[in-house]
Amino acid sequence: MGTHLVQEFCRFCRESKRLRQLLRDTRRCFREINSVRGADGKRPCSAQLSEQENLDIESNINKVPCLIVLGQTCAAKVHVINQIFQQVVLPLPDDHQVEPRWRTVCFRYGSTPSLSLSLPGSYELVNDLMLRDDAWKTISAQNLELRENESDIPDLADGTATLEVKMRHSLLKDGGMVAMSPSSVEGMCAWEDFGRISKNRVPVVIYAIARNKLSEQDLLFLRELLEIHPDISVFFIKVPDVTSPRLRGNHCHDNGHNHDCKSTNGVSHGDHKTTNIDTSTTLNQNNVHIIIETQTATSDGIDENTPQSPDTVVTSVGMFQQLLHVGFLSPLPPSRLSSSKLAQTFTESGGSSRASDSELVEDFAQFPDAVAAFTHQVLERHLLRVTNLLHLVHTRTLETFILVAFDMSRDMLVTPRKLEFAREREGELYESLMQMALLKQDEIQNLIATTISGMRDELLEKATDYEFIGVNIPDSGCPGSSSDLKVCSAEIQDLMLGSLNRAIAGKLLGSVDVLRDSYTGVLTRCLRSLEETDHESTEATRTTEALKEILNSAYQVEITVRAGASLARVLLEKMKQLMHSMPWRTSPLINNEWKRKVAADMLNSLRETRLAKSICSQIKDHLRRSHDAFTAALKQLEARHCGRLERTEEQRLRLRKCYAPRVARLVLESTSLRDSILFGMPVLGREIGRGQYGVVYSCESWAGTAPCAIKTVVPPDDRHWNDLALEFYYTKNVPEHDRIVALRGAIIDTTFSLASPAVLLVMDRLQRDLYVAIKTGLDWLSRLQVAIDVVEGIRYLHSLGLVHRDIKLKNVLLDKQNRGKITDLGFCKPEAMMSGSIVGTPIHMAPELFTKRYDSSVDVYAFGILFWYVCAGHTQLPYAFEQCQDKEMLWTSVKRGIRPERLQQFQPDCWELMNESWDGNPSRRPLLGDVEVKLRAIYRRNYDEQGKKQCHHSQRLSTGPLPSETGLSSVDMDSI
Ligand SMILES: Nc1ncnc2c1ncn2[C@@H]1O[C@H](COP(=O)(O)OP(=O)(O)OP(=O)(O)O)[C@@H](O)[C@H]1O
Repeated sequence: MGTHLVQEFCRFCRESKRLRQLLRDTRRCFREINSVRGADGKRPCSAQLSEQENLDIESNINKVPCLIVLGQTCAAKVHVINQIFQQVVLPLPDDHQVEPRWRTVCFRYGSTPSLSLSLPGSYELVNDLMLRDDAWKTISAQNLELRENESDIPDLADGTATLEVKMRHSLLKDGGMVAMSPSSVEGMCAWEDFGRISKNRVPVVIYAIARNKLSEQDLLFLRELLEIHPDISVFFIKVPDVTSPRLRGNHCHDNGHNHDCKSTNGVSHGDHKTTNIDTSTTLNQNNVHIIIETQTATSDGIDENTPQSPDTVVTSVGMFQQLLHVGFLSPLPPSRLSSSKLAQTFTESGGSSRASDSELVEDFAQFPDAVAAFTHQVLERHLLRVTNLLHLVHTRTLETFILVAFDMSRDMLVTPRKLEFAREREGELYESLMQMALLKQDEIQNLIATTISGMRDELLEKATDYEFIGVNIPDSGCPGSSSDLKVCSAEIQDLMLGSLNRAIAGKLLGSVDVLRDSYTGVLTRCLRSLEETDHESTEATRTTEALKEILNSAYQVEITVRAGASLARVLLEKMKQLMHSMPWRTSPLINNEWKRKVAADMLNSLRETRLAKSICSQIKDHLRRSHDAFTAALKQLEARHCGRLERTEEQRLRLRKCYAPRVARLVLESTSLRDSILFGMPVLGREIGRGQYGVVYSCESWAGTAPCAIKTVVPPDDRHWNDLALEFYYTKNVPEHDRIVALRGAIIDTTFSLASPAVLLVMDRLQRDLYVAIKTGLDWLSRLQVAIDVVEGIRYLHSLGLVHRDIKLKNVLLDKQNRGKITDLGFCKPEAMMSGSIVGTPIHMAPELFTKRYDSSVDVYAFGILFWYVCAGHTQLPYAFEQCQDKEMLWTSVKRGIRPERLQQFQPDCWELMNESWDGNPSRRPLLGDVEVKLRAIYRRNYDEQGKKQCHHSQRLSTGPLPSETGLSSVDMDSI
């Protein structure tokens, strides 16, 4: 067992080391990304761990494993400790009737064995030097015992002191530790030192059960343990009664330095006899499955064929129930989960620890294997937790980067269009308002005339009833002075103008208000969004302000007030003339008649044409000024956006080509670490294919997938590494789909080649690729079905915003039913992350790929070429392509419009479909949804025709075929 545990501890240390390295790489990468500043002094993107993540990772990444043995009795714990070390390091207590009082014991690594007593906090008690000098193989009981309290005064120092044991054992290397709890004292349940010992360690807790039942004291202890450490898992092991004189002799053979240990029930290592374990599953009252191992030991110590007392079963069930009640065991069978299940649970829980995975093992013979497996599980879960924390940081950062890149792409695409839109709309608005100002003159004139005539009686009435405010007129009606007369006239004027102004303004507004929302709403929103991204624009330079001014020119009350003011001016002049021309100018009586007369004369003398002209020219002046201000503001805004977009493009390139791939590599590394912890290395089988970038091997199974294919890629340098990592990320995140070959995982294999580590991409294994299938004579209908499958697959990728960029025969794999799936999403990228790289396989590459500006329609082009092969039914190059001596010549021809030739067997709609698909103008290529519909129609027609032919053929067969017709069916079936 020692070796098993040592292996687990070593593995843990190895993986922890990788994790620490990954954390260092993460920090370095983030530091470098954060140190970059844009021209504006700002960080283009930031990558960081949150405070909580930092804390979580820091506090977990340096932990070392530690086995902590708790138990009902000293003897049981000693037995477990000796089994763990495979040597008798601790003596069995002398008298099993009286439970000895032993202190905490901690075993650590030391090149020379030594003993010491120390207090919590590492203060060594030096008053008992005997302990250190004592040469020992088995530590004497004297050193373990808590001193009897002679004076009735508790010796606290002695009571809490720990026996520190240093010894040379592989388990204790690299900081590993084994600890044994002190004897439980009546009334004191919790073991305070548990927290101290397990601090900065990953505790693997074993509880040695010596009796058939847990006492109240035991249950209290366990309850408290669970309360303080709710995530804890405990391995409960039933230890045989080692203090029984009958078994005592067999406890452990001390054979010198390396003591061999044999468990008392006969389970052995090396040459020891084995126990036959009869495992039976019993159902208790609660329908809970528990496993009860009944022993029929064949070794010394337990009589052969000892009948199992029914009490044993009852006890097991009782113990199970007790632990179930405390909360350690769950009603489900022990959760030694399969790797894939563990991965699933782990991912679902977001990496947090799961509910208790404690176990109860009744048969001590199972201890070595079971405790090693339990240790594996506890340590693995800890590693996974930390790995997942890091992985989440990596993926979150990468996702943010991709989203930022998307936003940047959209910004660069949309901003110039928005500016153009704003310019055009404002131009239209300005023109139409100017036009309206011209046209409106007559309208306004009419408006004024109708308003005046319509309101005439009302206004005169109002004037008659008017009570002066600024002057006191005696009942006789004689004004005190000429200035009183002026004030009276002015008040009547104001009354008239005020009422007219409001009425005219109201009508003007009403006539043009309809335009406001429908015409200007979109424009205002567009300008506002442009200004939101432009942090330099101030209130004064805002285009929205300028636009508001334009709109005010025509609609706002401000204008009408101003128009009113000018109207007032005009009217004032009018009144002056009026006053001079009045016959009763010298001393009129200011009575109702006078008021009515003044108002009537004023209304009569108002010239609508002049008023209307004045209002319109005001509107036009205002419009012109506002339009100029708008154009200037828009120009400034455009200039600022231009500079900003240049910086954005730089940042986007840096994001796409540098930051995202670097973070993707971290994602790949944490994924690989997680997968290798969970599933181990895949075992490579025979070679099944070779591509430009690596060899593909078969693999029986990995991570619950069987069979798999493993593509090995050895990236030559950092750039390739990072790019591959980014591609892996996209591919891995494509949700499962029937028409896409699933990528199951990626493992970095540092032992693959001497030169550089390899990435092993694990995917589902299929039967063959479409190239081989066509070459070996796949029939026409199956080929058509595969073409439909390919279109479905591409459509799915496009729906996720991904472009495949390498659709070709060899990247379509066929399953047992000859259904197609797209693979090799190596060049697959979201459009926002494409940097215009020229990628793909020469004959399938659309001409616009060379302009470096292309979109998802390159996949439609590639499908067109693939469909040519599907319809041709062979894999020879099209004649036109065959004539090209190299790929440059091929591309020149393709750019000139040269395409594969029409073959005799092509059905007209198939030929039409390929021609549409490989159109040189991407915007004329069909939508894949339409392609699929057409392909399905072609398939249906061919299927029906084939059915008819077969029917006809079988009818002929029944009557005997004509000699000339035999053998034609396969050619016939294959003809297109
Ligand atoms: N999942 C798989 N199942 C079965 N065979 C596969 C699988 N993946 C690849 N192959 C086989 O391995 C061959 C090589 O695949 P690989 O993806 O490395 O290269 P390729 O697609 O042919 O070319 P390139 O390297 O240019 O992409 C394929 O042609 C196919 O026959």
